[in-house]
Amino acid sequence: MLKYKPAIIRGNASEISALAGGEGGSGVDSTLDSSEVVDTVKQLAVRLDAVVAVSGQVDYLCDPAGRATSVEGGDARMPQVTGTGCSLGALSAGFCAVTDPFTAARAAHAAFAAAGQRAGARTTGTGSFAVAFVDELSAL
Ligand SMILES: Nc1ncnc2c1ncn2[C@@H]1O[C@H](COP(=O)(O)OP(=O)(O)OP(=O)(O)O)[C@@H](O)[C@H]1O
Ligand SMILES: Cc1ncsc1CCO
Repeated sequence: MLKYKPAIIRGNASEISALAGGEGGSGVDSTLDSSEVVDTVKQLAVRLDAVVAVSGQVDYLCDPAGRATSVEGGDARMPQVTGTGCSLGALSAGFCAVTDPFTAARAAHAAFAAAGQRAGARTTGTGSFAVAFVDELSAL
């Protein structure tokens, strides 16, 4: 996939670690915390000449020029909802159509953090959270 020079590469901590040659996770789930791969995110952004973003309780994003930011928010149930990470990638790609990759990735992560936080504040279970999250995302 790298030969197509992706503008943004995103993953959970284990996926980012595996991309850099380190340990992977358990299926699509991460066994690492995003804070453990911050240096890896920075190094990959330079090596792959792409924006690299890792998701977790705190998201960390870097671009090849050394710009870096973190995004907090969301809800602890987000990693329990299958497809959250994939849809975060889709939103990042969509935003790339209208702005630069770093701004696009940051905006997508911020939107997920806000929608997750709002959905989390008004639901108790995982199923109702998943539905509320999509509702909040579409209402932003
Ligand atoms: N503990 C958490 N607290 C708050 N938000 C979280 C937490 N874990 C993940 N998120 C958020 O969930 C979204 C998806 O990140 P996650 O790391 O779960 O992706 P993923 O593991 O690739 O997902 P997928 O289930 O699609 O494979 C991001 O917006 C991230 O900020
Ligand atoms: C592609 C895919 N298949 C099962 S989980 C998963 C990741 C969704 O983000």
